[in-house]
Amino acid sequence: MSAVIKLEHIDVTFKSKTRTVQAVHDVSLSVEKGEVYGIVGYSGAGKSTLVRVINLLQRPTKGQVEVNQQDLLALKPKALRQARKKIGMIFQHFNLMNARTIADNVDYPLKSSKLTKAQRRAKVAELLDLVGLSDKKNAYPAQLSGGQKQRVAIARALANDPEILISDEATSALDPKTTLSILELLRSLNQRLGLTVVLITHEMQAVKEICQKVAVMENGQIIERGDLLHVFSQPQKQLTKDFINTATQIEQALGKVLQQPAIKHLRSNERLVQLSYIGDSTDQPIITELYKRYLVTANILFGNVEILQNTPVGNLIVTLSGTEKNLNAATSYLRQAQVNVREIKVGRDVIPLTKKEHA
Ligand SMILES: Nc1ncnc2c1ncn2[C@@H]1O[C@H](COP(=O)(O)OP(=O)(O)OP(=O)(O)O)[C@@H](O)[C@H]1O
Repeated sequence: MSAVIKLEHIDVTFKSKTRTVQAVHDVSLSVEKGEVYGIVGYSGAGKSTLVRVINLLQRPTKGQVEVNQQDLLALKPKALRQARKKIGMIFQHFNLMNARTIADNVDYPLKSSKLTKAQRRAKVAELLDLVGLSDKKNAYPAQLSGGQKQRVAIARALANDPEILISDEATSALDPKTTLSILELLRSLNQRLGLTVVLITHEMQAVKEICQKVAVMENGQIIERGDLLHVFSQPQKQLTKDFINTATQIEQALGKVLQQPAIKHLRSNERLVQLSYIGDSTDQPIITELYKRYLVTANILFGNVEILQNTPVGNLIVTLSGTEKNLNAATSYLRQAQVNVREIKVGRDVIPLTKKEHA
């Protein structure tokens, strides 16, 4: 594999009379050909500014920009225009021309190509077919749903056969079901055309659906990055954890669990823990082993297994009961078995064991 996008030590500083904003600070990013790479972060983190550097819609204040092994900053305007054609872009608000038909919108970027009118017509038909909108070619944008408009925008972005597609919050204005269908479309374009996709979003859910790699941005910097599975199973930074929790809904489940009276009054021989694991270990063998080896019983309060990149990722909230020594041994065993154990402190309401229970 080779890097199709290589950004090195990128700084973008916006200066006005009254203030200076460092939107991107010392960011290096490498995206391999054929990857779907997610960049996640809250509003203002610098995501849009960073991806606009990829096609030099935004010139960096500092740093190197290499796309398809070409140093974009060294290109003359004409060569840069050519290079930009290989980088398609879609946006949250579609940016369609309302006075033109769907076919004309998709045809627009082909106007400067060498294709004949007939070839262009065929190309537009092919693109609309690719995004499942052949029957809408004579409609106007106002007659389409949000999801359909985004499909038109995708067809238009693909008109010049780009190798890279940048998606800047392209699903943010769509409902969850339509979001999924657009993400599915991006995934299939990635697989069918070998298109490299850079997806920026504030929704980890979207990243989880289709990305192989993810970078988390905060204050103009990438604070964590890696393979999706790795970042999901071992997030290091609190912000990454927060994003993941919104996508797995584990915190929501935990909130409900903590409301249960039995949990509010946890006994001193009980621990409330979150167990997370990736791969084939299912909850049952883990739980059976805990009892067989350490006489530790586990009561599952919440369980969720998701498939990320064809790999199961499990999250359980359980109470473990046993003696202090055995609970410690069981926890070590779990960690050795590559299960991430997070103990959840329940508060002050721990009921001490009676003498009899100790015995
Ligand atoms: N042209 C500009 N002039 C001045 N400041 C800018 C400009 N563009 C962006 N900024 C500032 O740079 C910072 C990063 O903005 P950017 O749009 O890249 O963030 P983002 O993560 O994409 O957020 P959003 O999703 O809200 O666009 C913000 O503080 C923003 O106000």
